[in-house]
Amino acid sequence: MENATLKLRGMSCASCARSVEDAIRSVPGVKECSVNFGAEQATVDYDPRTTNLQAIQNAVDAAGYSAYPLQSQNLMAGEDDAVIRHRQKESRDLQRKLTVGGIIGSLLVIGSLPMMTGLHLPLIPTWLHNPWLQLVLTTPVQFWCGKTFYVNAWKAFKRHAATMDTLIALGTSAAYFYSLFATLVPGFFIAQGLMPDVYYETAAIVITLILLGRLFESRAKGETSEAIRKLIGLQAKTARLIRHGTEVDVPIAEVQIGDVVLVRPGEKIPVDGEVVEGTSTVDEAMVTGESVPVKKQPGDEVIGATLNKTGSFQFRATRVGADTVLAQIVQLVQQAQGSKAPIQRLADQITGWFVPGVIAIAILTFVVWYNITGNLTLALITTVGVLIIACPCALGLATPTSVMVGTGKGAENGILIKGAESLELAHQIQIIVLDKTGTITQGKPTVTDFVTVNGTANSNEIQLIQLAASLERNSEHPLAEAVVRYAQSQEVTLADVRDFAAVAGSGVQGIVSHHLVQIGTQRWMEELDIHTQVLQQDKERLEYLGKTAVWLAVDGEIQGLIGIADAIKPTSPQAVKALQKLGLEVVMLTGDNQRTAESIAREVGIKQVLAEVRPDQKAEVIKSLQAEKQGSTRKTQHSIVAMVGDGINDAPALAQADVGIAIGTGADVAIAASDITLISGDLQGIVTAIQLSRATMRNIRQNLFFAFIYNVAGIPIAAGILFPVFGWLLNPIIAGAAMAFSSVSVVTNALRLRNFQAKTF
Ligand SMILES: Nc1ncnc2c1ncn2[C@@H]1O[C@H](COP(=O)(O)OP(=O)(O)OP(=O)(O)O)[C@@H](O)[C@H]1O
Ligand SMILES: [Cu+]
Ligand SMILES: [Mg+2]
Repeated sequence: MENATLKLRGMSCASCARSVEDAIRSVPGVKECSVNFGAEQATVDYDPRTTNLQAIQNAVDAAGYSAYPLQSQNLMAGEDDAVIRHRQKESRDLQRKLTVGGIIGSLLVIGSLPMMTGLHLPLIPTWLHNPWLQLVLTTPVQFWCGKTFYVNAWKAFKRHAATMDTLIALGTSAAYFYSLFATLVPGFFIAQGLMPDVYYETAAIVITLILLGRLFESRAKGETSEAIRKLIGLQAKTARLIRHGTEVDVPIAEVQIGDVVLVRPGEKIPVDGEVVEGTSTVDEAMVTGESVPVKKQPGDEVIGATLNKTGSFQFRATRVGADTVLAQIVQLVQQAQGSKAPIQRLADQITGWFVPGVIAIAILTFVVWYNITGNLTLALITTVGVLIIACPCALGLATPTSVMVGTGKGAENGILIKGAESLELAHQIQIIVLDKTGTITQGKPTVTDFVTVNGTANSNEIQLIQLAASLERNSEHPLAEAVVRYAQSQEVTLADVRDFAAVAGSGVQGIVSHHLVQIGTQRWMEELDIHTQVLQQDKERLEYLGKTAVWLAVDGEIQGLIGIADAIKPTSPQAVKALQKLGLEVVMLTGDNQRTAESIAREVGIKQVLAEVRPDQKAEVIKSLQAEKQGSTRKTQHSIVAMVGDGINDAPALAQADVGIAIGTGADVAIAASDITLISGDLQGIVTAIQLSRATMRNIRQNLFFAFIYNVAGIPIAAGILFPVFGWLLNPIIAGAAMAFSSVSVVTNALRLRNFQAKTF
């Protein structure tokens, strides 16, 4: 199964998005497809054995739109010229049509002012109201400025569908052809005792207003993708390489893995790499969101696009082009912006039924009014009004625009949100489970105590350290690394190990220098029938201090106890407090023992601790937390649980959680593993993410309200429901203005999200 993102062209409203979706889905081999109208892109899952991108593109073409694949290589180079040219041409075309429509529209309105207001206005020449002149003026507006509506309506018609273009084409045509008829054969109306009134200005003004709305909309939509442009703009243009001992400046695209790059103070780091010489501090805020500059020395990783501050240094490039952290972030954000939030499905379903429904209401309006009053003009005005006001365009924009701004804003804060669904779910989180090691704590444990059974006789102690560290060298566990580092600091040489085995959640064992060495938890020692009474007091003391105590057994006898401390991240207590203030239940989950866990929990202010949980049980624990039902007002059957972990060994638990949040530290971003990735290790990022999710959802609800209110309130008024009582009718021109305004207000509201700022507690 392959996944591709396609950029789309030619969509004018949410029903277009549905048509494209249907077209792509109908291609054999396509598994799943979702089209985002706001981002103008489609994400497609397809089977490369049965279909290919070309077939999918052809299907989109056949439906009357166009699609082209989005490639990460092009991505970093910015948008390709063809796209930019196309967009510029479109916008110029729109502006020209607007100017023509605007001038003619105003003339027509001025001309019909005396008739509309019933006043005698001496300054307005009567010939401006001549129907033949009006016909000549309106015709280019109707068929040149309004051409896209006809073209799109026709495309839809061929698919047996109706879009908002259908509504506009129908509505304005009704006004235009009615007027044309009245101009050509006024006698027909006079014979029935009616005035041969014309409504040319209605058609012209509605078309102009809707075009104006589209221009605003496309400008504002351009701004919603600002985040991506900003991210791409972070990239350095050139890199200073050291080749054959001399410095050469090369364009960033030519940097290859293994190249040695020189960075001076105040310069941008061009690509990802590892420092080989020199020290400095680097401002990584633009990528990680972490505001404190980070110290760098040989061996440390640096991230491309971050800013070197104090010293100059050399580094070896390890990731270039589309593989850099920045490129991956850009790609991820782009995909997320194009994904669909669950709340949007509702809007989509409504739009699907909307247009046919509106046409039905319009026909009904016409028939009812004509039959009741026999007044053709009244029937016409109400019908045109219904067709125009009912345009569901704002409904299609409501969710995607907010999602685009929200995910972009996340990226700015070092929060990568994988899709709109995660963004939506995050605002409902009730329980948040934090992994201890590496999440609450720094994940850089160090050995602080080493207690041996046979006292501190020097040779005995050194020998035990050697056995322990030799064994631990084979383990990837952070605790193991601490033991190895400790041994190295004591300048102990390590021996070879045979029959090494790691027991997840318990410890490790192996044969070192003909001795069976086992290192691990109390529980494991008990399972192995090794007595641990000897150092029990020391163990409890260490654990009260929040240290992890691991037993060292040689040939089935306890020989020592290693105390390992892992300091908490300085921001953890504050973040925990903020999460609790946001109304979340905070739970600590760890494989470490109960006492150590409780000590750490006390330090950061967590009340609920689930300790001694084996790695393979963590997902189960999440499941049981989900089963905990909370408050009967929730629609969901289970509690919404988020799990925060380092993304590698916690993968099953992250997957089981409703929202899996991975902590990436520095360049090791485990982007693919989770729903949300915090690029900096700071837990404060979770607080920001949840607030951002809440703000985005609030914004989406406001948008849906804006979008709906026009239609819901407008349709009955346009249909003339108030006419019998108050004599109110909705002038189709007002309907057109309201329609244009609703789209603009939705997009403008979404852009407000750009001002989002996380609240600190
Ligand atoms: N390689 C090892 N060396 C020493 N002890 C180990 C090793 N692997 C596991 N243990 C013991 O098993 C316990 C549980 O390990 P596990 O990896 O499940 O959790 P953890 O890393 O301590 O905590 P967390 O679940 O918060 O990441 C550890 O606390 C330690 O006592
Ligand atoms: Cu519309
Ligand atoms: Mg762990």
